[in-house]
Amino acid sequence: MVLESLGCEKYLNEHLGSSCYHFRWSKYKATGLDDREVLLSPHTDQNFLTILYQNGVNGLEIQTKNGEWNFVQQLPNSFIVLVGDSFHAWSNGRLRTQMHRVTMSGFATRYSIGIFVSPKPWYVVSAPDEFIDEEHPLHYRPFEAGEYFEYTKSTGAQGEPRLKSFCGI
Ligand SMILES: O=C(O)CCC(=O)C(=O)O
Ligand SMILES: [Fe+2]
Repeated sequence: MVLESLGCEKYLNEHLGSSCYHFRWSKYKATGLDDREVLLSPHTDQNFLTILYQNGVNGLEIQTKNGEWNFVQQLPNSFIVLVGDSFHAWSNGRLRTQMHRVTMSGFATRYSIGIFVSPKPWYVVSAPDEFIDEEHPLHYRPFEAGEYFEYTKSTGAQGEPRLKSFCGI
């Protein structure tokens, strides 16, 4: 669907063949506090896409461009989809990687399940020609996903600044 919205369905097979999928089930214990506490620090995911489902207890927050944190209100029978750094780089910045965190308060425990779609380590993340023109020059040099994943361990930066310091042009 995302590739379709970019008019790039032709890359679907390439992505399917070069992606791996991790499943994570997370439990965020009720804090019993009135004030919200940060249980998962602000970060961007390094991967292509993260697909999340939660048990009706809000907690995931996305940072807006002006730095505010907004709760993600999950609609019934829907999934939350987050764009990761690799997809941001592949789309030459058209898809925005999203800074997010989890905060909790009160007495309800939150459960989330996530499917993390990541490029295989050998996959070279390289923006296709469709995304590059005079108005949109290439932002990131092509890179091997595995090298970027290693790099993320050595820096506290997240998202666009992390990509820029790794492979920015
Ligand atoms: O549990 C959530 O809603 C978010 C989890 C998350 O951001 C992550 O595991 O990277
Ligand atoms: Fe995340």
